[in-house]
Amino acid sequence: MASEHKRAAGERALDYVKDGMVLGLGTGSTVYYTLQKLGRLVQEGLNIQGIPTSKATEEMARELKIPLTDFVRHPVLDITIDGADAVTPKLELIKGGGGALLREKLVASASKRMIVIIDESKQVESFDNLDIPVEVIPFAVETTVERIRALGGTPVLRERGESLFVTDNGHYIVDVKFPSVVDVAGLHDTLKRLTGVVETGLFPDLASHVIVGTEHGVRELDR
Ligand SMILES: O=C(CO)[C@H](O)[C@H](O)COP(=O)(O)O
Repeated sequence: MASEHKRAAGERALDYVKDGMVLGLGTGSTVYYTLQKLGRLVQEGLNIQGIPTSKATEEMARELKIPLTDFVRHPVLDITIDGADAVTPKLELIKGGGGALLREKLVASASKRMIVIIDESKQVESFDNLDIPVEVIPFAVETTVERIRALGGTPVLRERGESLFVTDNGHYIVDVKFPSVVDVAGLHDTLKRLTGVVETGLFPDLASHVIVGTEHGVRELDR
């Protein structure tokens, strides 16, 4: 069952956490299990501080009494633990299924290590025809969407109910599929250069370790 695999991966990541660390706290249903266990470990005396990657994670961390800090006090984090929507054998990631990609990238890129937790449905050979979330400025969004289309992608503005999805940063998300993604870093750079694009959900080189929950237990992959 996928949720048990997510739990196994989410909890295993805490084996890498040591007293005194500053942790990036990712977002999503796999990180949920990390946070639940982290909350218990903190109650038992583990001394860590976290920087959340979304308002949802911040709220959950506060409920679980996980101590929080910020970039002013801790500009460099020890480990970020976060989920992903797709992971290639080279440990390239797509993130942003939950819309938190900008803060997730800010936190992961300020961390010495990024540990990614997934179930095996997230392992892919390539990003061909997969949704790649791109965070965009709402102003002139139609123009930005057309710029993305002109690159050969099929962009769709993400909706939530009757409205457009709005990120924690007040931006929109465009989910874009490309028929063939050969150069992940190159595609990220090309998208990022478009006026109106804030950040992409492509993480070509940030993951250092991936923990995969499977029906046969947990598998760990290193860059
Ligand atoms: O990038 C993310 C949120 O922006 C999540 O990490 C990603 O969508 C995976 O989520 P889940 O663990 O629920 O499958």
